[in-house]
Amino acid sequence: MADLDQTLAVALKGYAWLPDLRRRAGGGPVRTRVMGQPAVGVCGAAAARFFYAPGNLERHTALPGLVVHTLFGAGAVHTLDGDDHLRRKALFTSLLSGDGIDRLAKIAGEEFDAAADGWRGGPPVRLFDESARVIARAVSRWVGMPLEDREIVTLARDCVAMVDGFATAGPRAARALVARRAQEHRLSKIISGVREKPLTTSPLSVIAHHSDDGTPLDPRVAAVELLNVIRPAIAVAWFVAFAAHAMDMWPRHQSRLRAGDDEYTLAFTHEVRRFYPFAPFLGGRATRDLFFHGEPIPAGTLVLLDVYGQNHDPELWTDPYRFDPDRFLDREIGEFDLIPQGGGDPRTGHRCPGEKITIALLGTLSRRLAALDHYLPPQDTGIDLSRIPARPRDRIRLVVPEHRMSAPVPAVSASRSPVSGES
Ligand code: HEM
Repeated sequence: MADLDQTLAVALKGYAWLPDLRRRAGGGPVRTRVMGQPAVGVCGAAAARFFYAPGNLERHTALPGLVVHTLFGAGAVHTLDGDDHLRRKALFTSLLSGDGIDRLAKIAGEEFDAAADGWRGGPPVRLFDESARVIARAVSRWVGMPLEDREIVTLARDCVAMVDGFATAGPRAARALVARRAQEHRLSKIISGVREKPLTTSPLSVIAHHSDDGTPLDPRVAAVELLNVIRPAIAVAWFVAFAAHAMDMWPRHQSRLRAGDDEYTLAFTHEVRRFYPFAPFLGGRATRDLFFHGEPIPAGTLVLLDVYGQNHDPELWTDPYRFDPDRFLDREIGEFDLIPQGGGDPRTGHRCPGEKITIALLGTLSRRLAALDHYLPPQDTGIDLSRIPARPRDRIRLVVPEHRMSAPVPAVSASRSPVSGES
């Protein structure tokens, strides 16, 4: 079966496809074919180490066109290899570290409070959509590009569309392509304008003035990279909806978040990112003949790292299908263990440079939500694992009654959330 092309099976089975294939093959590396090409699926900390070892795999020939043209954008850092990648990556690692993270989390907390005031005493709102707008407001203020309300609504809608449409051809992909074209066009004009002015410390100005090799980036590529900060920040709305799902399923987590314990909040964010589905697997192409666990991997083979499978691997996580933030209290997280946002060192490899921002935003908004008096009216909170990216079916409808929140809730500090691989 695994020798037949599996592209349709991926579309039908979603997150379960690669874990099922590996299970049927006995658990080790599994040979398969996707998009008409030979591929090997791997999983586990050793596999992640192999996947991220310098020189083993390249990305620019491995990424499907649909993913590039919906999710990342042409010329994005995700599509670069070697020195080109290192030079571009330095832009992200410097922008997405330090005090800026706490500032963004604080702004997001303020925007959540302002939005929640408007929900009080009103009809049900959809938390997923509202969180996307809250983060869109926060991140556009943070990058130095404050927008009017209707522009925020469009930015949030377009960024959600780009993420929602990356994995399946059809209407969702079409919406993603249209959204990307519109935002790249709009942002490249803003970039050209900002270039006329002197460099400042705002992320918008730093990206507009960035050059890999002495020449500024093409304004369209600079717009792509600006979107590579704004869009994934807005995508944290997926995790906020999952956090609400967890609090609804197991209300004791809501009380523990309300108590405001930083260690517990951090553990909760790790568990949301581990437990719930987002990136199904990652792909790279072997640059030379390789071996993994005795399995020959000829040059040119696609190597698929099973992200969802690894985040539920019983060898790494006791009782992996139990939502249990306590597993992260007092646990050292290895560089290649918890990989919802990739593994290894984000400065040198392709690991997500936005992990600390994700943790800070998710922690801040989860605590705000836990402290907000609200309830979920009857709805379908089911999560369909054949849909990539998955989300609760009704996008978490919630009602906020008339009375006010008891006390202001602090933002979650990034300095309390070290990510493995960064010093
Ligand atoms: C919803 C939360 C997020 C998830 C699930 C996520 C997931 C990922 C994954 C799986 C990768 C690819 C790793 C690889 O190819 O090896 C990645 C890369 C990347 N992420 Fe994130 N991410 C998130 C949030 C963020 C945030 C908040 C930012 C920035 C503000 C960000 C910026 C990036 C960039 C620029 C890359 C490309 C890195 C490279 O190719 O070197 N991400 N992310």
